[in-house]
Amino acid sequence: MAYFDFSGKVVAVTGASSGLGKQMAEGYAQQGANLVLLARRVERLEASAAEWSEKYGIEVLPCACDVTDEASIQAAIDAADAKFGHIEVLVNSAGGEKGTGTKIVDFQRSDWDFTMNLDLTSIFSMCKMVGGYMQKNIEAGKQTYGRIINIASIYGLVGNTALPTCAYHASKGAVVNFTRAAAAEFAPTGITVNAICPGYFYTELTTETLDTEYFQNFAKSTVPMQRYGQAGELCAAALFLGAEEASYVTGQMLAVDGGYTCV
Ligand SMILES: NC(=O)C1=CN([C@@H]2O[C@H](COP(=O)(O)OP(=O)(O)OC[C@H]3O[C@@H](n4cnc5c(N)ncnc54)[C@H](O)[C@@H]3O)[C@@H](O)[C@H]2O)C=CC1
Ligand SMILES: C[C@H](CCC(=O)O)[C@H]1CC[C@H]2[C@@H]3[C@H](O)C[C@@H]4CC(=O)CC[C@]4(C)[C@H]3C[C@H](O)[C@]12C
Repeated sequence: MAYFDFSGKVVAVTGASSGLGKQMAEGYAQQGANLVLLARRVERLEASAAEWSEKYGIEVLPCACDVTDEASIQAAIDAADAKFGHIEVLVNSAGGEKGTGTKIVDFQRSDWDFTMNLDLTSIFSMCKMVGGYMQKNIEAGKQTYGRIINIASIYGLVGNTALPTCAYHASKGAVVNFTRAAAAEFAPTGITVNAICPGYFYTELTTETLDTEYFQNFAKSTVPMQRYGQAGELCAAALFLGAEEASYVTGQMLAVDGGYTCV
């Protein structure tokens, strides 16, 4: 049996225009998966689609999608259905926040609502709509299994002493337990639901902060491996949880954090 062969399978990734979503999407492409790339900045997706389809010999559908808008999600599912007719793996990586650095007593309700809507409610909508699509396809014999991977955070498992960011912690903590609830519900259908909790990773948005002396010292004393995650280091976790062979793993949180949450 050849493990982790994604050829002929379809992997949909939200937030695929940058950062961790883009890295994980390329990881699946390297294993032969066809891709549905979802994000608002479609021109970035089109560039990746052109590059990866040539480089890896796969089919890629770049698709504009706002994960906070259910009509936009439905349009993306319809486009994926028209092109491929099935989606085996969904990676919910789109995310962001407002209000970081503000203490609870001064935290704006609008920043709270923005963060919960983008980081939590969007994951509910994606799981409901793409999970529902997977389920119907399995019942109709159009695909044999489904994998949903929610990108939470170490900040969904523990607090932090680096800065106040209550809405982000609350949303990611809720993603963690939503993942368990969804896993239990989908368990009889052949669809697994798991979460990855990344630690401190270099992306285009974090590089400037992570490279400051202050944060490097903070990471040295809080991350047992004494370094940040590098591009590609999430891919092994995403490939494992997305694989057909990971069929008995559901409702789990996989921290990829250099040991941050083990101490
Ligand atoms: N970079 C890190 O070290 C860590 C990141 N995370 C999580 O990983 C995920 C990806 O983050 P990064 O790659 O670092 O940041 P990023 O900003 O590069 O990626 C987030 C992506 O989500 C997209 N996005 C934002 N709002 C959207 C919307 N309404 N609809 C569709 N797409 C939308 C952005 O355009 C972007 O492509 C997020 O959920 C983040 O919370 C978790 C732990 C650590
Ligand atoms: C501690 C930094 C702020 C320092 C300051 O200005 O006082 C944070 C600024 C950006 C944060 C990172 C970013 O939000 C992306 C990841 C989100 C996570 O889920 C946790 C790890 C991050 C790398 C996060 C880490 C810190 O909170 C910041 C570098």
